[in-house]
Amino acid sequence: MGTFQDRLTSLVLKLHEINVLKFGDFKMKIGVNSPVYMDLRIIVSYPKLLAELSELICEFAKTSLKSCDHVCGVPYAALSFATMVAVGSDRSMLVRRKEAKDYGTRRMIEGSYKAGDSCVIVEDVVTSGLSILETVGDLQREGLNVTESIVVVDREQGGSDHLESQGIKISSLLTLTQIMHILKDAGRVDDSTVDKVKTYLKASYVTIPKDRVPPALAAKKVMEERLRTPFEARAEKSSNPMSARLLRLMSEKQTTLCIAADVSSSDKVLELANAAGPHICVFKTHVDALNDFSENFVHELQRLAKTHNFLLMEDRKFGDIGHTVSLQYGSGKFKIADWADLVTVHATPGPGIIDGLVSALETSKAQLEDRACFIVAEMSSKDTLATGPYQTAAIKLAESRADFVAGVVSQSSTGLPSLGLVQLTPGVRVAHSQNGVGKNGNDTSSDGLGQQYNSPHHVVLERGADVAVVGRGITESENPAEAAKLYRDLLWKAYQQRIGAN
Ligand SMILES: O=c1ccn([C@@H]2O[C@H](COP(=O)(O)O)[C@@H](O)[C@H]2O)c(=O)[nH]1
Repeated sequence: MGTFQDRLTSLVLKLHEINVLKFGDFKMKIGVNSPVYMDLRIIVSYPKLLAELSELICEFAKTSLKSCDHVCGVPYAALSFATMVAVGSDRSMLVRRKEAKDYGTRRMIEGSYKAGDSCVIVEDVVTSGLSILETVGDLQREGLNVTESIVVVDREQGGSDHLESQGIKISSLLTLTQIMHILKDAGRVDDSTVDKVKTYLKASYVTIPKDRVPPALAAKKVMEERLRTPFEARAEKSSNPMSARLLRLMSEKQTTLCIAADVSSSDKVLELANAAGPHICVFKTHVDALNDFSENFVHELQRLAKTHNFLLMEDRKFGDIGHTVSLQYGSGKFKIADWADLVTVHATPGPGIIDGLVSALETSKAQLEDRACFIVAEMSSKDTLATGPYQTAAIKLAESRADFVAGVVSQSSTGLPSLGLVQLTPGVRVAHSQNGVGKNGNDTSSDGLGQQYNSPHHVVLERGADVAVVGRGITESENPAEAAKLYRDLLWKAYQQRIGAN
């Protein structure tokens, strides 16, 4: 059978025999001419060779393949051996379409997967890295996690640099230089051909124009910056006064905790606000769930907000046309616009809903710069419809309305590029234990009514939460003040780890 290197050498010679490697003057995808061209597409007509190559890839990339959920070949050249690699390593395979279908699901990625799954790219030849980046972009748009690529041949013209700079590790079975050495040692090419290729490689480093980097990847870079940047620096970049105020408050008070006071008595809400007040940045209410709402209650809540320095959020999740929402926000029994610093809205009605809220402020006691909304982009409940393309569209709406949007309610930072937008993430709870507050872990659980929970550590570090919403994890504990402090500490520690402060 021979050593791995012997088998690789033998494969190169066989590839040369079937004309995979051509020498001459070839026009490349990226517009520069090359004295050597490799056409691995024809390997499909040589099943034994295809199997040999796939086996070598499986061995070479054993560790990466073992730990990923899927492999995806870059269309179309790599599809044959990506399929063989998937079978050989017992991994699921995904196929990226080059064009979306105009019927049926319109999916760009075929196969069975879910957001958060990891995927390794398989490619035949890398020159600039652009084809791999395009595939990574489409996979990432679907929420897949792609950080590695396996290529048969690296032409050493900048592809690996470009991929690494976008956070994609590249492992290549062969380089063009290695191939030339093998061919020369076997007497298949002469010195002048080797020299020509050498000179060409030195002179032909290929760059990728910025506008060709797929938007999803460019956005990912900004997203990573967003997660690394401390709140006070993000406040400087914010175009919305309330998001800047919230980011500063979190930084100064050293808390990212929002308590969800989902109880039905005003006294209980006020009791919670007073107990948790020193530990929170936002106090979130559902006043339509109160049996005894009154103006006095609102005054008392505002007084506590001032005393303990937190913002009030009414989680009304408005979802109607602008005119109706304007009435619901500014009028009626609750007069939300008068007292809630922040409100939540659904994105379904489109930008008219934001206009509706803004118009209500014209007749309310509040100033525009003291009020803002959060758009619900993605929900925490099981099988939610607010996810994927809906989430993308909701974030786009949020970005386009910095005049009144301070952030988004979301379960992940996918597609959230702006440094100023605040991500508020509900569905947070530590594993239960005797005193109602468990230890830091990644446990997830649910409440039997569709709510899904993640740990504080997980939502901050894995999902990008800025503000984390904790309801029953605190309200149902024996000592809400103590529980609030514990959640605050866990969340703050995770945030500090995220920005590299500890
Ligand atoms: O996607 C969403 C949006 C909002 N919520 C709200 O957050 C709290 C969660 O309370 P827990 O007791 O911690 O489950 C609640 O007020 C919801 O209305 C959400 O859960 N998910």
